[in-house]
Amino acid sequence: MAAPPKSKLPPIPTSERPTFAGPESPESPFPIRVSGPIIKGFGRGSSSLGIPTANIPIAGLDVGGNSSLESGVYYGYAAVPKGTGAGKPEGTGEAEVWDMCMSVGWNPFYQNERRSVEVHIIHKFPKNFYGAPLKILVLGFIRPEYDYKSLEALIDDINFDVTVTENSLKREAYAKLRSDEWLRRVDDVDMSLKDEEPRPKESEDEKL
Ligand SMILES: Cc1cc2nc3c(=O)[nH]c(=O)nc-3n(C[C@H](O)[C@H](O)[C@H](O)COP(=O)(O)O)c2cc1C
Ligand SMILES: Nc1ncnc2c1ncn2[C@@H]1O[C@H](COP(=O)(O)OP(=O)(O)O)[C@@H](O)[C@H]1O
Repeated sequence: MAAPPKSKLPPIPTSERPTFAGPESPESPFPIRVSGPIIKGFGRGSSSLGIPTANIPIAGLDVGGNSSLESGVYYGYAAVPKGTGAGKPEGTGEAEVWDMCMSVGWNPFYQNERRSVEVHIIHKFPKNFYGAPLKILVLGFIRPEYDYKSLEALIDDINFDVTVTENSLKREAYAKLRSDEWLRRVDDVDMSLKDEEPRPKESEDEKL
């Protein structure tokens, strides 16, 4: 699959966005369940944006039959191994759950040549956790992906997505889903999933 031409992307709205997204409770097709092992991205999330994003293979969308999920930004919950928040994953299979916002798409700002799933977990972790299992309960759509004019504009909008996510998940019907049964364990994640192609060599170099 190739990236859509930039001319097909929606224009960046000029008016202010609402501070929350979606209806009062999740509506079809949500909730959507997505999972996979955390793999390396292009190493730009932390270094260039100051916003780390945990990537899972694009095949992770297919776990719940969602490979055709529309590109864009979504909100919901992320489950990682218990103890990750303290930098010491326990390996018991039990999970800890955090708010998250997720970008699915081509990252037009960076002109990526393949689709990716990138999850910003709204928590400050003391260490990276590449290779850990990740489950995502997607509860609503925030916005399409845009081709920003500057890095600052991309960063500002992602930070606004964080606020939108936090506000949206505070609503009763969403807050209840934090204790969703599926999110309680991460030892059933298919860890054999691989990305379509290995990451380009340069991205490894950038990371070092
Ligand atoms: C909530 C959120 C929203 C994002 N929105 C966009 C977007 O509209 N356009 C875009 O080009 N990239 C967007 N990104 C993706 C960033 O460009 C991406 O996370 C960055 O390229 C880091 O990629 P890496 O982890 O592969 O290094 C978004 C990321 C997140 C977490
Ligand atoms: N709050 C967070 N959300 C997502 N990932 C995080 C977070 N804090 C630390 N990480 C770690 O940072 C990695 C992402 O860093 P990033 O700079 O975006 O690199 P990459 O391009 O390899 O994904 C994740 O894979 C995860 O191990």
